[in-house]
Amino acid sequence: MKIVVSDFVEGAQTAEGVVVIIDVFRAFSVACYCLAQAPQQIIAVGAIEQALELKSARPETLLIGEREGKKLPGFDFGNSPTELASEALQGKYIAHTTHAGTQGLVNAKKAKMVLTGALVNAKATAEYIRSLRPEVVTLVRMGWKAEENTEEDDVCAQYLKSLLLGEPCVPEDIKSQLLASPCAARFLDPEQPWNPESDLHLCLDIDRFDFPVEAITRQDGTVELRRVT
Ligand SMILES: O=C(O)[C@H](CS(=O)(=O)O)OP(=O)(O)O
Repeated sequence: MKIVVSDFVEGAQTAEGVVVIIDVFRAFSVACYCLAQAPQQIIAVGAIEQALELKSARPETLLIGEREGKKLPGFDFGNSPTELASEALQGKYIAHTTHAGTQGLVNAKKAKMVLTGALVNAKATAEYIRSLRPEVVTLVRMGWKAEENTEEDDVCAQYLKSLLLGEPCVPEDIKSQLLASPCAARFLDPEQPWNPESDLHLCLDIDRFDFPVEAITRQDGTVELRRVT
């Protein structure tokens, strides 16, 4: 198995084979917390307007999204697992747009298969990929605003790589490293209430979920997120 690591939207655009679009803080942690509650449908989109169009077409659609980390005007929720983990989402329709994570999903057009990447379901994702025996796996780190590498996405890529290669790795060490890292600072800053500390802990609950998440491109270019069973 050849494992390639790349970055940002450009990395997603050229990514081949089984592609994992990684966004630990917070898009694909949020996606897992939502999917754990069995919503009817989650659609990931790049543009804010597309999310609003989905709501116009189906007014009961819940809108989740951020730019610069902050909840968007007119949206129901920010990109915050804290907000979503306590919501009753069973049977709901959801549209999700974020600054980095969902931009990667909608641009992974060369991929044979696209999966989301987060620490909360990394082991399940790696086990699933191993079962597929792919020739090429591309790990795309979306980072901060899809333009700057971040430690949490780098560490997640490394963790996935170790799991794929069957190398030893200790989730507790990853968690301690990230809790002490500058990447945790925005969740500990009282002047950034849109980044609550509880999000940090929910995103670092490593391997909490036992399902991978597949991103399936629809005809209109939006992407449906589904639990792989
Ligand atoms: O909501 C977040 O924490 C981030 C902010 S940014 O894109 O890195 O500016 O969004 P995400 O797309 O989940 O990385």
